[in-house]
Amino acid sequence: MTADPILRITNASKHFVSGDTVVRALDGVSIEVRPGELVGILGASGSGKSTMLLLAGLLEVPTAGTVDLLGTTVSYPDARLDRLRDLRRRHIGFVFQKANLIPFLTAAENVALALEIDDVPARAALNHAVALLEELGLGHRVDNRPARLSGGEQQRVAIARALANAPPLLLADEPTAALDSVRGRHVMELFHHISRSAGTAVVVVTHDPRSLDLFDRTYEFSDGKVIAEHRGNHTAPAMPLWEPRPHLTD
Ligand SMILES: Nc1ncnc2c1ncn2[C@@H]1O[C@H](COP(=O)(O)OP(=O)(O)OP(=O)(O)O)[C@@H](O)[C@H]1O
Repeated sequence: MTADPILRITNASKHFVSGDTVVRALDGVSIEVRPGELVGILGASGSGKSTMLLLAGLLEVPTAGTVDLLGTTVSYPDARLDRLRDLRRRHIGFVFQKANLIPFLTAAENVALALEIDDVPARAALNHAVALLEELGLGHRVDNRPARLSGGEQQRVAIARALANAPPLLLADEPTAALDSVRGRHVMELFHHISRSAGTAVVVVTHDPRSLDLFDRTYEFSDGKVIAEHRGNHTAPAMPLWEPRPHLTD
C-alpha cells in the first residue's frame, strides 16, 4: 500500500512518575498505519500496548516524540489535551474490551446516540444506525436491548457505534478478550472487513494469537519498545462478511 499514513507515531516515549521512580511505559516507539490497513499491537502484559493506544487516540500526549494524524503533527509533549478533543471526536473511533452499551437503549438507539451527540437529527441518526447494524450482520437485532444480545453481538454493536461517524481511524483495546474463540474470531474478521471495505485504518491491541493471520502488519512490544514488525500478505476476504453467513447470526 502506498497511501500516506492516517496515523504516524514517531520516536514516542511516555514516562510516568510514580513516587520516586519513573516508569518508562513507552521508550522511543515509531509506528504507522495506512488507510485500509489492519494493524496489530502485540506484546506481554506491561509492555506498553495500552499506553501506545492512549497516545494514538489523543488521550495522552507523549513525553517525547510526535503523533501525526492525517498528515499533520497534532500531538507532542507540550500539546494541550483539551485542544485534541475535537480532532479525537471527529477522526477516531474507539472499541474497548467490554462493549459498555447503554442497557435501556436498543442496539440501534445505542449506535444512533453517537450520531445525535454529533448533532445529527434523531430520525436520520436512527436510520443510519439501522443501516450500519445491517451491514455488520445485526439487522435482526436492531430493536433488542443489550441484555438480549450475545457477547459477540454486543461487541459488534459497539463497533457499529465506533464507526457511526465514519472515522478514518479505529482503535481497539483487547476487543476480543471477553469473548470465546469463535466469537472473538468473528469480531476480528469484522475489523478486517471494515479495513478493506471502508478503507478505515484499524489498530487492534491484542494478546490473542489466534487471529494473527488477519493482520496486514503487526508490531510486537516489549518493555516499552517495538522489538519486531511483521507484514502480512494483504489478501482481501473472499466475500463480503455482511452477506448472509451462518456465523454472523451467533
Ligand atoms: N498512569 C500510569 N502511571 C504509572 N505507570 C503506568 C501508568 N500507565 C501505565 N503504567 C505502566 O507502564 C507500563 C506499560 O503499561 P501498559 O498498560 O501500556 O502495558 P500493556 O502492554 O497495555 O499491558 P496489559 O496487556 O497488561 O494491559 C506498565 O509497567 C504499567 O504499570
